[in-house]
Amino acid sequence: MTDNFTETSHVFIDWFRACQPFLNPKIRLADFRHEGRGRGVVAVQDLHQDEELFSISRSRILNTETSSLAQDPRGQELITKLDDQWLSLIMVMIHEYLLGSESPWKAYFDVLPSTFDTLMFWTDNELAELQASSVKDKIGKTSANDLFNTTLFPVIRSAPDLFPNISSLTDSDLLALAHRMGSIIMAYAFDLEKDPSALPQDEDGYISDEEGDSLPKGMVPMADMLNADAILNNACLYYETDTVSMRTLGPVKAGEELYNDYGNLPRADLLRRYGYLTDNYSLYDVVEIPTDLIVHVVKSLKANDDAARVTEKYLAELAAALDERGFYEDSYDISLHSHAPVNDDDEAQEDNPLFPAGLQMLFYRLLVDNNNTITPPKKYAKKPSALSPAEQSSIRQAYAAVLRARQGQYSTTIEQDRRTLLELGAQISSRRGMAVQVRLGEKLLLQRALEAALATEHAVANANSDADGEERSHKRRR
Ligand SMILES: C[S@@+](CC[C@H](N)C(=O)[O-])C[C@H]1O[C@@H](n2cnc3c(N)ncnc32)[C@H](O)[C@@H]1O
Repeated sequence: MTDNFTETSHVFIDWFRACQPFLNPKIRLADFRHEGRGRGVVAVQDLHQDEELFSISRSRILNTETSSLAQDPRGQELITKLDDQWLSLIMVMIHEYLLGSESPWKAYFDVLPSTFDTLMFWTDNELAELQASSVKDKIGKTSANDLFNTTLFPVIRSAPDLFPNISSLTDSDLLALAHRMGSIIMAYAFDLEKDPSALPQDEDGYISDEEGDSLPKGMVPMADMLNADAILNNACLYYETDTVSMRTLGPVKAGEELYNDYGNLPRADLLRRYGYLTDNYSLYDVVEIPTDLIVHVVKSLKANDDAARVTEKYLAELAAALDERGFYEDSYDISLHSHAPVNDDDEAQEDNPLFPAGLQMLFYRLLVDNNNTITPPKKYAKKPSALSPAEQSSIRQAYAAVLRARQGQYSTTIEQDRRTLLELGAQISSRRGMAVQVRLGEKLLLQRALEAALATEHAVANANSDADGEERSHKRRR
């Protein structure tokens, strides 16, 4: 017996074959619900490197240009009025969804999800399991709701004839629909690169990258049926003139799953945007250290007179001075790579830095540069090798104090989290299990950073005491 899941998959495949240029017969849509991955795409025969898996006409990508709403001058007016690509895409998706079987994308909508594990849908208790992870501040549900209520819904409701049955939807129905479409866009939409042949070229024939231009988003049927993995990634979407084409990155054996990649996302962001995580993304984990916390801890380490000099005015000037060099952040990321030089040319990373460049600048200005002056000088902070041993040590100790303070914001220890994960067993991919993995990953980064700072501090202290001992015995010998 086929359930609705299998049936909608079949209808979707038939629809895709009928309206898209190419679907490789060596692949199929598979049911990975038993492994918590919904639908996915697998090879049924061996595939060679750079083999085309399927292609999609640009005109059949669902976006604000292809939707039937954009073909109606009044619909186009609504899109222009919104003047926001995310809200406009939500609006055209609501339009297509409400068209039901009248929409050319009906079979596609039927394989898109209606429930999500993204953070937007977690309860307060579930979110509390993330403890002090900064990802909780990035969910943006309240601001999205405000935007929907004040901007999107009035525009949609102003043209009821373009949105079938809209008048029967209450505001909360419409809000649920907007959340659903917004969440689908977040987890399924692609940034649509332009036709490479239409991009402007410089005099040497190189394509100029339009830096700063954010790419329009679009829903690319079938391309979004691939699951993703940072390490198992074996397929990639290529943008061509009239089509976009999914191709293998290397040979793929029959029976293997085809994986896209979502980029260098920390697991916290994977959870926020896609509602899942795997260990393979842990190499991109970060823990954020808020600048406010750094200032608070550094002030608490200073003598009263010195602390009093760190005024709001001083901090505003310091922020502006650091910002001028691109070193100011509201919070600084610590990652697995934070303690290695980023690249050899990076001035601030020279000399095996104490820790990431921006952070180093901030500590330097707060601790060392601030001793005799109210206004921070607009000069570049010294390189680590140019700081005196005492200055280096005071920066390291303050950094360690900040890391400990950040650790203290999490209510359980690394050992407790490890035990919880063991106890969860097969439930490790539940919302609670995913939250524990995120917070544990962040704690491990803090621990690692603290160990690195303390190890340097001890090594320097030992080297100094060896040198003192040498000096004393030298004196005795004399
Ligand atoms: C672009 S869709 C991929 C197709 C999706 N599995 C489906 O059934 O519609 C992205 C969603 O698939 C799921 N997903 C993708 N990669 C995954 C993976 N490696 N493990 C578990 N779930 C994954 C997540 O729910 C994510 O939000």
